[in-house]
Amino acid sequence: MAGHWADFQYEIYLNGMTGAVPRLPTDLSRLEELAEHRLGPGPVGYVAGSAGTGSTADANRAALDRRRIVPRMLRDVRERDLSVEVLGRALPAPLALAPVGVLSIMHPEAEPAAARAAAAQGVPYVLSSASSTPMEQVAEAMGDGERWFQLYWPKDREVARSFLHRAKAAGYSALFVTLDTPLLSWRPRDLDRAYLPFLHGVGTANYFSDPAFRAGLAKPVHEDPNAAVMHFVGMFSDPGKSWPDLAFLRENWDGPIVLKGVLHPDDARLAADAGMDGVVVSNHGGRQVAGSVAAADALPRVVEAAGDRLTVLFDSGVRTGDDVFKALALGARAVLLGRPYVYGLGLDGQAGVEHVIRCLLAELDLTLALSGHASPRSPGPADLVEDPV
Ligand SMILES: Cc1cc2nc3c(=O)[nH]c(=O)nc-3n(C[C@H](O)[C@H](O)[C@H](O)COP(=O)(O)O)c2cc1C
Ligand SMILES: O=C(O)C(=O)c1ccccc1
Repeated sequence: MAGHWADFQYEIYLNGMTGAVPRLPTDLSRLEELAEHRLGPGPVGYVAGSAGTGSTADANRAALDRRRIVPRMLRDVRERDLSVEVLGRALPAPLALAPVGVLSIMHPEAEPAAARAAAAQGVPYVLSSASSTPMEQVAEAMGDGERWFQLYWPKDREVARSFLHRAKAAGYSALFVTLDTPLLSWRPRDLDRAYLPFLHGVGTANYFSDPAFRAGLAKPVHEDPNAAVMHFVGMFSDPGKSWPDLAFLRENWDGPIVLKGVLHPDDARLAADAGMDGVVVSNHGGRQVAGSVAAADALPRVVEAAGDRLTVLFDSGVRTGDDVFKALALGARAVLLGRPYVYGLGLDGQAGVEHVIRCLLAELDLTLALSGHASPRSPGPADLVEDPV
């Protein structure tokens, strides 16, 4: 291997010899406050917010913080390799960018800038259905970067089929089907400000550019944008779906399918029985079920239920390299990163997202090395202890 992700550490110090310091903090947990300061409370409030009182988002952090790494010594960690195989692809590190919709509220370059950053660092980008830019344009921005498509399963079959067809044609190799958002949750922070970006048309680009979606409109989008938005609201999700419906996706998508938002081990078993390839153990960053189990606490039981039938990925609450280490030790193959890269985007566009990826992976590389591990597949449950509660 040419170098280590940890080399970013000395790159920063060496740049410092000319007086330069990083444009953004290297402690990624500080980005939210900085973003709020620089971008204002509106958009950042939407991103930072979660369901109910925010207790699930807090629990996500607590469940990671409560677990502590027990480092091992003298294990020759000179030659480290952070690459892992995920869904049949060799990734340079156990990381992908999570699907986050409506990114134009954070930065005018929105999803294409985040996607370019991911591609530049070799990290997969999961594009949201609720993107502010059509999926074809994001694909073009990424060149040969690895791209995965997140599906909010549209109520109309023809729109669903059209999305799958377009995603395949644009080179998205895996499908992430988000199950935890058949309805938007009760989000007091947004309710109190009566702020929902997609009612202003933000995050509708994939829909408004879709021939099957447009076929359901009485007038073209530009002639009656409000009607188009209301059509989107009715189309965007479908609380009527159940497990047998997955057969439709299996028939219409010939690549890997990952179910995002699985927390119960029985749901992992159902996913495997339905011929799915993986699950993301996630509570949507605490944005959906207030009071739900913390994602890290749900992970071990899902890993056990999945056995070798499913690839298990993880998100919700990851802020640092040691968080990634802990998720790997609990059995995740790789993690998705949410809010931190969104703040990086808001603060410094593509460069901000690259900064976030490089900081996180440098810290992960160092955490692995300093704990006696040369590979992300090496840590296991025995490398963690839990703080007494
Ligand atoms: C502003 C925002 C928008 C999101 N939009 C989507 C989305 O369109 N599709 C989806 O599957 N998940 C969406 N998520 C959830 C993320 O994919 C991910 O599960 C979550 O952010 C992980 O938690 P973290 O932010 O604590 O890392 C969104 C999250 C945020 C913060
Ligand atoms: O806000 C979210 O968590 C989310 O998933 C979403 C849903 C619809 C449009 C944009 C984002």
